[in-house]
Amino acid sequence: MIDFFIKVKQQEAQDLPFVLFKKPNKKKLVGFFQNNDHLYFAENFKERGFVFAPFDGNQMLLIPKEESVRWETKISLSKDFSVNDIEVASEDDVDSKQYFENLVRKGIQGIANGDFHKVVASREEVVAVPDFDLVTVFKKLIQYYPSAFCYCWYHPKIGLWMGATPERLLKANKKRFYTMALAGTKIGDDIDNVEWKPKEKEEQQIVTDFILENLKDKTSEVAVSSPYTLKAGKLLHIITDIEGVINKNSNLSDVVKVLHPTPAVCGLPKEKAKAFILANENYDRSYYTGFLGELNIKEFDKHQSKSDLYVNLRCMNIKNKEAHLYIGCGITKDSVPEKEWKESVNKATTMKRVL
Ligand SMILES: C=C(O[C@@H]1C=C(C(=O)O)C=C[C@H]1O)C(=O)O
Repeated sequence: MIDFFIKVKQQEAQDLPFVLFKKPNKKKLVGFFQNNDHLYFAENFKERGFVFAPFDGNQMLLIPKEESVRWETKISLSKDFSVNDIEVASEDDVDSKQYFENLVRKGIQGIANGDFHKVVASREEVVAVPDFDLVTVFKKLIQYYPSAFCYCWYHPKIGLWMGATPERLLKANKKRFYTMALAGTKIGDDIDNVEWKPKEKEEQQIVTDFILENLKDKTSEVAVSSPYTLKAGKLLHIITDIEGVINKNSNLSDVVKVLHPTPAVCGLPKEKAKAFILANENYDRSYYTGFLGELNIKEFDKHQSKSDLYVNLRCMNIKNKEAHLYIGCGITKDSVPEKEWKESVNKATTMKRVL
């Protein structure tokens, strides 16, 4: 069998769609290589393959299982790649800072006016990448972020996306499901000695409450963990695990519709926060804060099909020798614009480190 990355280079040379991905804390690297360049869509979550869905709208792209070949390889993690060793220049673009801080102020004002309770403000940052090489950058990504879902997705009619996200949207195995409420951000790497402020705790609790409340009539036997700290590169987040069973009269599609977009990436109430985002952010989120992952995939040795979807965070879109990085922050009544800006700068380093 030829080398996994030679297969990737061949697919790239033929300009055909593919996706490469590695799940959190796993060493298996998987590729779905599509046989043609059609654009396929998933419509009802009954399809099999790899989905790539945007933040807004319901056109979920699909690399169908039956139109692609699946490859896998084992990766070895090298000790040479320690995230903490790499320093990245911080953002000092005065205009972007001002624009973003104003957006945060508007968000805080919206909360004060009672329009919504939480909103996620985001921005785009562009970095020149004249010598970009997909395989080199992706290899760094999987080495630097072993605990993330790392992916590289390409379609000639859509473009190239890459990311290392800490957030799972939904894992489902027949009727059993797992999801997480993730929010609150701090720089650091000591998960045992972190003190979360009320602002961050509240921000994360909003996400947990939303998920539990909205899954109530679609699921049963729901178990919820206590909030704990998760490490994502140089950042720490608060996370609550939620699992249970999807009711007989509900399905995967119903559950995804509840979860996407969660208050962790959009806000609460969902529709009002979304309207604020669409009206006030000065760019199109496109696939950032959408979701992606395996849909109804059977593993070789098992008969059950599984879905495993992630939220598209800490990601970038490569176009015309530029990397477009996307970063957002949860805004609540206690947010401080300057601090949210700093948080967005810290989040941007996740992708900058691999460029
Ligand atoms: C929106 C992003 O992250 C989300 C927002 C977080 C926060 O506000 O603290 C934390 C994790 C994510 O749920 C992003 O990374 O772009």
